[in-house]
Amino acid sequence: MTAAPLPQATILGYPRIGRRRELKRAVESFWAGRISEPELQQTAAQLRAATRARLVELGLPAAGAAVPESFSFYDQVLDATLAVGAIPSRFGAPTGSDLDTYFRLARGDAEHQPLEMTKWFDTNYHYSVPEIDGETGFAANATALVEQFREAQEQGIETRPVLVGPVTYLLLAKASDAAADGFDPIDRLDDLVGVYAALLEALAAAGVSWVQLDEPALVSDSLRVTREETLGLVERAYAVLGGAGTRPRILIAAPYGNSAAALTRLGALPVEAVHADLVRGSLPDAALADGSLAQAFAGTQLVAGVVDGRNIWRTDLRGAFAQLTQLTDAGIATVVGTSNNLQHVPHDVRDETKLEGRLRSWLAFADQKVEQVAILARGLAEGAAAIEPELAEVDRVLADRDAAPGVHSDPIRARVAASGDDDRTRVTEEDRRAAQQDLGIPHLATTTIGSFPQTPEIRKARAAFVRGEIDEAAYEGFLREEIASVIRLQEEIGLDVLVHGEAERNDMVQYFAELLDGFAVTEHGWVQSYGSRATRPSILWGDVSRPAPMTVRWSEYAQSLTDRPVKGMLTGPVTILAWSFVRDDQPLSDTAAQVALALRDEIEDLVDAGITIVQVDEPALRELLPLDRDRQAAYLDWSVGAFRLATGGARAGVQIHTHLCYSEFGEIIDAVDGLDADVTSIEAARSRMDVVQPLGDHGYSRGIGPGVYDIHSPRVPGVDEQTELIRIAAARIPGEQLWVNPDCGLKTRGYDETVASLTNLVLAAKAVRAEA
Ligand SMILES: CN1c2c(nc(N)[nH]c2=O)NC[C@@H]1CNc1ccc(C(=O)N[C@@H](CCC(=O)N[C@@H](CCC(=O)N[C@@H](CCC(=O)O)C(=O)O)C(=O)O)C(=O)O)cc1
Ligand SMILES: N[C@@H](CCS)C(=O)O
Ligand SMILES: [Zn+2]
Repeated sequence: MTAAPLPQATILGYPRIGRRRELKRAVESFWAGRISEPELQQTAAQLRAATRARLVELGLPAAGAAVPESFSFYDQVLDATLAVGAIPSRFGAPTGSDLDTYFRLARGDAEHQPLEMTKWFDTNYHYSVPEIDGETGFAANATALVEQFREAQEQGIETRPVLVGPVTYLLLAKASDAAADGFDPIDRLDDLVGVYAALLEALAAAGVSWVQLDEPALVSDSLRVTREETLGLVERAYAVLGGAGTRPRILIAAPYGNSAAALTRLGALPVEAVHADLVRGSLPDAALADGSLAQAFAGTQLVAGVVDGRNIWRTDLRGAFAQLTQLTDAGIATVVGTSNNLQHVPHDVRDETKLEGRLRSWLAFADQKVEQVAILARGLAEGAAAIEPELAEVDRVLADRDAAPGVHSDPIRARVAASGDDDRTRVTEEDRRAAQQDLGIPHLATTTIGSFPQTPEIRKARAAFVRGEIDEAAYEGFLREEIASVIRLQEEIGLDVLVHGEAERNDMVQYFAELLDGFAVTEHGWVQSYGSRATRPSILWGDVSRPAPMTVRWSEYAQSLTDRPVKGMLTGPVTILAWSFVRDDQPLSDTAAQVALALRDEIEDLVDAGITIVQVDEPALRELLPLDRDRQAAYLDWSVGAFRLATGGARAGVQIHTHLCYSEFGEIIDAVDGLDADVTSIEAARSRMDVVQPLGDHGYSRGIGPGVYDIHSPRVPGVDEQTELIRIAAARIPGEQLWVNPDCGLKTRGYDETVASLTNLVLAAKAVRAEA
């Protein structure tokens, strides 16, 4: 290990989808057979080359491994699965190229269900869950990592390969169906560490000087082991990896949370650098003061994640510089870094030419974050005076933001302040049940979650409207026809409670952000959500209010076409926050209450227009749960409170539904109960109704719709399959409480499979009703 220390500026990773989603287009073309693998590889190589060149242009040194090699065709956990050879045996012997295997795991094929996807820490990014058992045949495959490193070398840039670390990999994995009872993937840590050692050896042989191993498990209380145990596992793994003979220098990264309590022990590991997220996390003050942190970091660099990689605000450079000098003053070798991989922010704010200039001046996307890292590093190298103009410019921008019209609105704040418990409390569940008898909803009522397929025609019509090629009247006419056809279809299929289909929505958050004051939306601000799919998180910059009704005309029109109830359909306050970039100058709870009041007004208008059932989706309620256990109770308190503030004005006869789609439902069941919704639909089909057990144990008394149709795949579940799932639920939940619905909305599905699956769903519900 003769390599030099890391330069003073780095980032943990950079968006890989391309400034105009070039990777999405190439990957989807490859899947559709329109381009070959070499053509896809060529596009990917061009993207990687452009990324490296850009990072150097923005201020990262080309030499010394400051530039991370963080490309992924689909998902970084899946990349690790291929790198360690953990191909589940259920996929059979690999055929075709590594890339064929990779996409088969990600997407499944006619015979194989894909790997499950789940949320990556507290982000809106989904990873492919590894499946591990006692027989998983690990084998190092460094081909992709080495190829990318060499590609960079030819470009004259020395990169740092990035890989999910072994402890996090196994803690994010699940036991495969073939695993023995009681098996936990972490039982295979020693085997996996051997494979990582082989990977490191291969990288060193290829000339790699530094490697980054991401271990965000270190900051989470939500995994299968305690944080203390995770730290112990990390110590065990890196004692081996650090001691390996031939290896690159190792940077262990701990993004997404607070590693302060672990930092001294991490600094003492036999690795050359440790990253800490100093935006979500903090420095261990006592250890800093008494010198023990510096002692632990003697010979180890600390990558200080002071630039926020989860948000799009310009960094308070003066504050960040103060954090950095605390470390350097203590004698710690400090590298300026981002709090996490920049994959969660869009590429470049300079592309947003339609954003209002003043707002734009407050923002920093990935490229601007890199520039901020470079400025701070220059400050460390040359002294504060050298960057004083940049610090002063940010001081000015932050003051401007604070004083700008719309950021603080007295009437909105007064309304939030005046809201009390009464506004968050409906009449009792029993009284509401009685009042809602008039709705005439049958036992085992059938419904869907809201969206119907977003067909290419719908997206094309919207794109044409956005480009000004069709006028508003033509676009609205198109949407009304779409609604009419969705209502007709649901009546033909025989569903009990209908939806209007959400054709008017580009996204379940962005649609509302476009209509609420206090939000801005971007043109090119795409962020990967999973695989080739992305969203454009909206920017919540000011106090939020609703200038006009947002959904009423669609719901009212849909209801006018049928005698069956049509659900009003809103996205809840927590999810709107979770999937937006939210202002960082006030507590989330205050912002959530403002959004809640806007939704409360919308519900009132929906009800006035004759809508009797309103669904308020909160799929991100679990996602925003802090990784830090100490902060969870306060979060659940305000998030549940915001939902109740949104829905608490609905009279007893109005049925409030909510929808949550993730499987760790048992974990927050009390909070879901606390939402006080009359009916909750949840994801359950993929886990074969595992959730009904905790519901039964909990004595859950409200309406509940555990999904019986997994909408994540084009597969059509048969009548028997869905009947069986309903029976499992009906064995534990009384029929009058039980609803029959898919796991989630149908926007990503096609019409043929949707019609077939929903027809089977209705037949299955009828079959179980007949058994009662
Ligand atoms: C439920 N989920 C959501 C999450 N986060 C959200 N903010 N929203 C969600 O719904 N997180 C958890 C899950 C994640 N699930 C998904 C599912 C599907 C997608 C997806 O399909 N994304 C699309 C983009 C969707 C969109 O905004 N479409 C716009 C059109 C934008 C566009 O691509 N326009 C084209 C032109 C179109 C044409 O001519 O055909 C262009 O600009 O070139 C719209 O409908 O108006 C994706 O493509 O990735 C994401 C998350
Ligand atoms: N109502 C939304 C919820 C998605 S989580 C839909 O159906 O797409
Ligand atoms: Zn959902």
